[in-house]
Amino acid sequence: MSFETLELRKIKQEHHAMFAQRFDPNAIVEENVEVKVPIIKPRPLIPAKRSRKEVTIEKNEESEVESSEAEISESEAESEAESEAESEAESEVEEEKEDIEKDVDMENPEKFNSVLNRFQQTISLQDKLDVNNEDKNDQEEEIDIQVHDLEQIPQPERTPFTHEDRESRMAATNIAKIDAAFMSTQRIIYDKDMTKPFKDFSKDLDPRLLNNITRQFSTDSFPIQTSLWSNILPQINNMSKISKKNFTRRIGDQLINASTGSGKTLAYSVPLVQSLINRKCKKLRAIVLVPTRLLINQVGDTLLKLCNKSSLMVTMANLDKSLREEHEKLIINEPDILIITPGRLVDHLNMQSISLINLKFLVLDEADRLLNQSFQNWCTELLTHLSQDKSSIDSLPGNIIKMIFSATLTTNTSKLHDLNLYNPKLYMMDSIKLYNLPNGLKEFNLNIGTAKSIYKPLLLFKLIQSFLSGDFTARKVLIFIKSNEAAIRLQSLLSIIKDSFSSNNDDTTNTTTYFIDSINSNNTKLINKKILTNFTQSTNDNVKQILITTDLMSRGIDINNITDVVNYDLPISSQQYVHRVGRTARANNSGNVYNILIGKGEQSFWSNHIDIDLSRNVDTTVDDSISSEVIEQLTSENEATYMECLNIFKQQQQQQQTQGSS
Ligand SMILES: Nc1ncnc2c1ncn2[C@@H]1O[C@H](COP(=O)(O)OP(=O)(O)OP(=O)(O)O)[C@@H](O)[C@H]1O
Repeated sequence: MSFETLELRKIKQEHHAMFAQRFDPNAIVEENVEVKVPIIKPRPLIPAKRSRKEVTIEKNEESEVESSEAEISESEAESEAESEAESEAESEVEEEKEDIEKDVDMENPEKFNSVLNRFQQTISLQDKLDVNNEDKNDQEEEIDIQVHDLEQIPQPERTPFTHEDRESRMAATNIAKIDAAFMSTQRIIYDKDMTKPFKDFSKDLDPRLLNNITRQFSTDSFPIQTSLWSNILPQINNMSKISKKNFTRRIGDQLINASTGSGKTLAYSVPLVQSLINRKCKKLRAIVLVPTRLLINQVGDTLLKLCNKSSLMVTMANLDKSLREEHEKLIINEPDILIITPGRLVDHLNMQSISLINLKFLVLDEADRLLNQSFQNWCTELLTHLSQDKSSIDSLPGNIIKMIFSATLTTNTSKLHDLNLYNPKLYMMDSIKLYNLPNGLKEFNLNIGTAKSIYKPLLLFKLIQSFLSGDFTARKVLIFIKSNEAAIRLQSLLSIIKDSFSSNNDDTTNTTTYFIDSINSNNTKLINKKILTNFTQSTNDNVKQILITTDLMSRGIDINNITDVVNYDLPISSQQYVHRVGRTARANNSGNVYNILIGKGEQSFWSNHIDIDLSRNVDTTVDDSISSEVIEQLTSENEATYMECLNIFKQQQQQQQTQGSS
């Protein structure tokens, strides 16, 4: 072998030796290695060169240090024989001393006195430190130091935070909220069994009114109606005879927290009509405030039914006339009862279309929603006009009866304070939770993994197609979604899916017809009204009516026989949830709600921000067993068909955009 080759091999070997073989993690062998960590003595510190001033100070200190050194050396002498390590340390220090002394120029040693003194001082301080360290080191040497990998330091036992703990904590919070908001309010607790035949109120109700109730509604009163009427009808009948001026104060303000569909509209309408049905002259004595124009017509219908065969006049300011036209109508024909939205009321007060001098009742329906709306600062405006108009006859507090109604009555004390409540009474169910759900409501949660979220529209259709059948033949399904645009898109996509899957469906016996509509702001008011009428009135068997909408429809809308509500997008609060699901299971009927929860985020939001505020019947729970059954519908064949539907949808959207832009 030539010399070069040998030389080359040597270089390679050196190179290999220099760069260790590639690190192989599998080669790691787990072991607890007891490693003696060598105790490295800190080398004596020689102070850096210092200014003359420092040196003079130093001199004084040195004398002190020397005296203290003397004390230290005595104690050292008394101490046990120094350990081996100590003598080694001393010898090292001695050697260091000798080294340093050698470096010093011995011809004129005095000029180095300051350096030597500083050195002496440092050495003595160092010795003191060493003595202390050695004591510690001795202790350390007795401890076997074990080297561990990075691992979790054992944590103290955590008391498990159970669901019951959370429930009781939230219950305490809820009770605290209610107590804070209604501290000086008399509580009137009612329960779900408090129903009684309307005819039992015959001594409290005008015969015409009683007849209208039994003809139009039913034979028995609902719990909140029983409780409220039993308390105020006798007072209304007696006070209006004895003392017209003070009858409002004797009754006081009424706050009602009652679940959705529990008959709140009838609950406040009957006392209004009963107190006015025998009035002598027509004056504006009752105002009913509602948050949306949809509700104006609904409340108006109830009041018109109750005023049948009486001379009472009910006016609905339902915004289908201009402000000017409405103004003239009110001036010419002052109503007994006015149903209006807050913003429009402020307009008419400012235009002096109406006067509040004769007002006896102010009803706030969906009060929490109204108090959250600040339309032209309506609350302050209204109360200011009230005190101005009443100043000539009765400007004292309690000069009207305020009736505050909601399924999610606010506990916001400042908003309640704005109402200037007088001698208030609070009607509430005997519950520690803020909101009560209707008795006949069944809740289902569909827990869907994030990975399947793309198939949400398909899952919705499969839910409607396969699971919304059962005991109802004609189904009305109200689907809540987060925005108008999303409602329009979902309606288009769901129609494509319906056409595709119905045609694919070889079950010829399945003659179900689907109507899929959406109420949204892109439609004209007339179209929305027509869609709502169709949805409300049709009851054909084997028809599934799907209405997609936003939270515009979540409040108060009373559509009978809605069989199912679907929260396609989760509501943003427990209040919104209560009002959405309250569109079904109304007036003691049964109904279902399906919550589509995508991923852990939505599931924990549901638990911690919605479910926690809700009070249900003791035997009612949320059923999430159908999640897996619905997901089983996601066969590869269905997924493929769905992807085709998505493509058709995208093509339609592009065509609409090109048509829109051309
Ligand atoms: N005593 C009764 N017997 C039978 N039906 C009733 C009775 N009282 C009210 N209803 C009906 O129950 C339905 C719900 O009533 P209402 O709209 O007043 O409920 P609500 O409590 O105002 O609901 P929400 O909180 O959603 O506004 C209505 O269709 C109404 O006609």
